[in-house]
Amino acid sequence: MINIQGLSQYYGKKIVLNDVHLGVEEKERCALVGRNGSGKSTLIHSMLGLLPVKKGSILLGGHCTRKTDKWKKEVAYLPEKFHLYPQLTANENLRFFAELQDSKPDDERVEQVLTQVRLEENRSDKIHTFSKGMLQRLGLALMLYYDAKLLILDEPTSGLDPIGRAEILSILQSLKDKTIFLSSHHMDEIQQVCTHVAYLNDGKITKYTVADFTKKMGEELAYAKNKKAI
Ligand SMILES: Nc1ncnc2c1ncn2[C@@H]1O[C@H](COP(=O)(O)OP(=O)(O)OP(=O)(O)O)[C@@H](O)[C@H]1O
Repeated sequence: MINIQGLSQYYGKKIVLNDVHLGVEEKERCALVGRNGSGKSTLIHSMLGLLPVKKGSILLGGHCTRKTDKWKKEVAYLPEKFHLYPQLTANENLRFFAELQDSKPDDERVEQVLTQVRLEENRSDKIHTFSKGMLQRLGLALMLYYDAKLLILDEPTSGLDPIGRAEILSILQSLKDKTIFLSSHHMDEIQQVCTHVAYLNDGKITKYTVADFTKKMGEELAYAKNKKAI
């Protein structure tokens, strides 16, 4: 579903991605992990065509993002920050954005996705009354409306309280027929939702199973603590 070959990106002389290779299979759930400034946003923006690819190739759903727009039907993206309209209800927001894409919003689909993110009882509430967690779930609903096969999410639980996080994670877990690629700094949520980790370090990506990555991180943390103690 994702096939990245020899991707390099740089800003001026600063090389951020250096000959990156990554494959993510259909229905896999892969976390993108890396320290602050390691290049996660650069990678995601390259995948979405927000940043021109300087070198290498990115295929999403089998379509090369540089050669055709066909991949856009396969992909839905939830950025860390997004804008919805506070004076509109949940239902009206979804219909508004759906109208921007389709000539007529599909009301049945709107109801389906509101139910999927557990906002069906809040469908007629103006969203300025929503908590941060509810707004994030509405963002997810908007993403699900298009029924794309590949979901790309940038830190989907950022800034949420534990209950808000748990709700988002449980919804993501329930999306069994999707391929999920999400950036995250939280091992517990990666363990809960993901099968694999793409670890971005020094401009390269190494892919692990979640179990192997958990072991590796445990060893690195123990080493860092020991070093501090000495
Ligand atoms: N437009 C830009 N011009 C110059 N340098 C940039 C630009 N965007 C990002 N960088 C640099 O590239 C590196 C990677 O940035 P990027 O935002 O991709 O990292 P990140 O892993 O997403 O970081 P974070 O976890 O903090 O969000 C950083 O050193 C950053 O300062």
